[in-house]
Amino acid sequence: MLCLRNLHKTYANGVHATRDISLEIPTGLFGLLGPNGAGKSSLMRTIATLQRPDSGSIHLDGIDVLAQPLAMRRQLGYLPQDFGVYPKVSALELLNHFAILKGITARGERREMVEALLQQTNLWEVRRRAVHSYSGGMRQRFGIAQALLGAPRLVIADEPTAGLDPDERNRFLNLLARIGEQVVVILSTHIVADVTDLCQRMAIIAAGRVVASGEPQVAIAALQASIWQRSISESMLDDYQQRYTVLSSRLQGGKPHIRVHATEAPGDGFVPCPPSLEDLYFLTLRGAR
Ligand SMILES: Nc1ncnc2c1ncn2[C@@H]1O[C@H](COP(=O)(O)OP(=O)(O)OP(=O)(O)O)[C@@H](O)[C@H]1O
Repeated sequence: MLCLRNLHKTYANGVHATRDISLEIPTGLFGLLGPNGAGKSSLMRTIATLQRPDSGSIHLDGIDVLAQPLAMRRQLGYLPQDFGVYPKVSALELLNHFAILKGITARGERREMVEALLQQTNLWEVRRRAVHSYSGGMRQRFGIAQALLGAPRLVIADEPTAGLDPDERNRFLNLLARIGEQVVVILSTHIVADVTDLCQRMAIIAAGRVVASGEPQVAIAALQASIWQRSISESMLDDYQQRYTVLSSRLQGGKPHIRVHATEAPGDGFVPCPPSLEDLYFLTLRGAR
């Protein structure tokens, strides 16, 4: 269990990146949702001991993370948003190198671990290819392989599916789901569907604050019978936005469809529709403005 209590972080330029964030994150996949600039990466970096909060506490099981950052780093696998430049060496060599950096010095143990991770991330067949020649999806899977070195108890993945094609995205998410059976995995993302499909728990953050948290399916069920949709003409959008709580507007077959939140049937051509986590996301962000 990862426990965050009252985390505050203000950068030197005065930006309040996290404001009083408290969360309890058990084993399993935890989705962290929020718009650009909400503070997701700041929170991840703080948990990963790459920066200190101004106040608050972080505990991973028995570890007081702020007091014992090295103990935390031994338990942590981190896949940052931008993994950086890949040298022209093979995945096998690079992973072996990372394993040495992680302190896995016993040769036999290291070889076993590196080979098992290349198998687990489906990179075994291409292990001798240079990582810089990998596709985006393969690189992300390599990123997870390096994050899993040393059998961490906490894995942090910062927007890992950005830019992946649907096939690679599925493959990557299935891999994360399998990892989440054993350890705490925090998945930061803009992609709401990733959280709906995969995460047992989630939090939405906006302007540095937690504005919603809990189990996605419970949160979605709470919106039952309050989401309505209809098609409109483009020119009517402003008018509908004045009159209704419009959550989203999207083209379907070239025609704008809007989804609104209303606890009573709005009439006016609206039909009821099943709620989604995206509805909750937009509703929560409206409330947080
Ligand atoms: N090192 C820094 N110094 C100053 N301000 C920063 C720094 N890092 C982030 N910020 C600011 O803090 C706020 C939160 O940024 P952060 O990157 O944590 O958000 P995010 O939710 O991860 O966004 P994105 O989804 O775009 O990556 C933003 O206003 C950002 O400009």
